[in-house]
Amino acid sequence: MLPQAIEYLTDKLQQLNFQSHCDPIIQVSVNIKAVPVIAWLAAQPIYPRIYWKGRDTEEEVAAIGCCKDFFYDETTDDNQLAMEYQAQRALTKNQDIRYYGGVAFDRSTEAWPEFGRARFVLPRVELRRSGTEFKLVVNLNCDKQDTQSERRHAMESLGSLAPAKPLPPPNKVSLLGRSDRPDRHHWTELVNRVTDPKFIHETPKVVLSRLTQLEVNEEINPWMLLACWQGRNPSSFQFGFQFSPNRTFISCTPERLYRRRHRELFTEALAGTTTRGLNQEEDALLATQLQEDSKNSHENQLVSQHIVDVLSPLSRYVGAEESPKVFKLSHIQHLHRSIRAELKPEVDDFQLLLAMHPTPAVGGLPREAAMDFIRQQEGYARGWYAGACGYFNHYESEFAVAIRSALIEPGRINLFAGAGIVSGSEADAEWAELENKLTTILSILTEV
Ligand SMILES: C=C(O[C@@H]1C=C(C(=O)O)C=C[C@H]1O)C(=O)O
Ligand SMILES: [Mg+2]
Repeated sequence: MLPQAIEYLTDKLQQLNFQSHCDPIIQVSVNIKAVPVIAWLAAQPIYPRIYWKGRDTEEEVAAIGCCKDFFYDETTDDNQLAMEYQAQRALTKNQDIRYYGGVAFDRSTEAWPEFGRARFVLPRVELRRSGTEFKLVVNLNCDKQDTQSERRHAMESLGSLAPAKPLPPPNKVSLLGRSDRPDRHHWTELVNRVTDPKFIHETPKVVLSRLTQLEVNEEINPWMLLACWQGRNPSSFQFGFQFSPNRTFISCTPERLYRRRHRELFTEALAGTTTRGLNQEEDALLATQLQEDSKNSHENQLVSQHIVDVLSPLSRYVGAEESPKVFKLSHIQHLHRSIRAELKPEVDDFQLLLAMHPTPAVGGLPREAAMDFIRQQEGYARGWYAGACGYFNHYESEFAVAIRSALIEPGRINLFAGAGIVSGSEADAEWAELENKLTTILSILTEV
């Protein structure tokens, strides 16, 4: 089926009359038979390779190559970002044209190479699944002077597509070493500093995090890892960004930053954590204790209130669930409050990202004071961990918070975990919470 689809698209491109199109971006697509999306992506020879699966949609996308690439390194400021965003947004109202990418946790610190402070891509080719329907999509940029070479590039990309290959089996890796930054001693010091009454009075929440580096001998296929992670937590977002062969960022996160459909916005406060029980009774008991626990309720309440506060000036209506529900994952459970808003007509995704990201679920409160503490004390650069990843287009957009994530490099797996430190937090319990947040990915990598 795929070779015919590629042939069909190639013919279409050949016949394309650029002059007759008024939109500066042309998208051509064809329906195809079912394809295993992650396995197809992992087989493609073109970079970037991007994967996106929403949390409660039946949509899945594998995207490869660039029709347009927007990369922002340390020299870029928010004004430049805003201008480029406005320019791209003005180009097309076509609801099928999507820019996929991410924004780092902190745009003012050292960025990961290739990922930068922010990077968004209009892919060259996309494989999209919506429920049981699959289609292959190709994008062309007709803004360019040289439309013939644009056509040629698109046809070359189609010509190089490879069939899906089964992913390698999930072998357990043998660890050569593990290091934590901050280490346990330093973590205790940091938690104690944040929970100091004078500090916490001014800064009621700081989400501290840890980078855990695993040294490994064998090659790890990041897409196989993501596929396994997806199997363990199917009700999370799953995504991956691989801009070059040697560095892949993957995430299986439960947390939505926001989903916008026209003027309607869905967001949430996800904060407050406990483990899963060994049986139903214990699990239900842990959930009830989580809902009744004052420290965890406070963690969630601060996030919820802050989101409502920042959305209020941008919205005609904002409402948050009064009390949190419990959101269950394979190894942990969280407190979760849904928040819905109706945006004012002029509000766009760029304003939303600036206003909302990072929320006190991953940064803290007040935002700048917490960010300063993290910048100065955490001891490593978060990069895209706890950043905002997703896609936008004119009509709708969706961003997830890039926690429960890993950066896979040759010989090394970088894992990230954070915990909200509030009044009542204890260093040992918060350290255990970090460990619990890594259980799922560690069980895929190392447990028999
Ligand atoms: C920062 C992370 O998770 C955040 C912290 C939580 C907590 O402290 O209870 C829960 C969910 C997220 O808001 C992470 O997983 O890295
Ligand atoms: Mg917590």
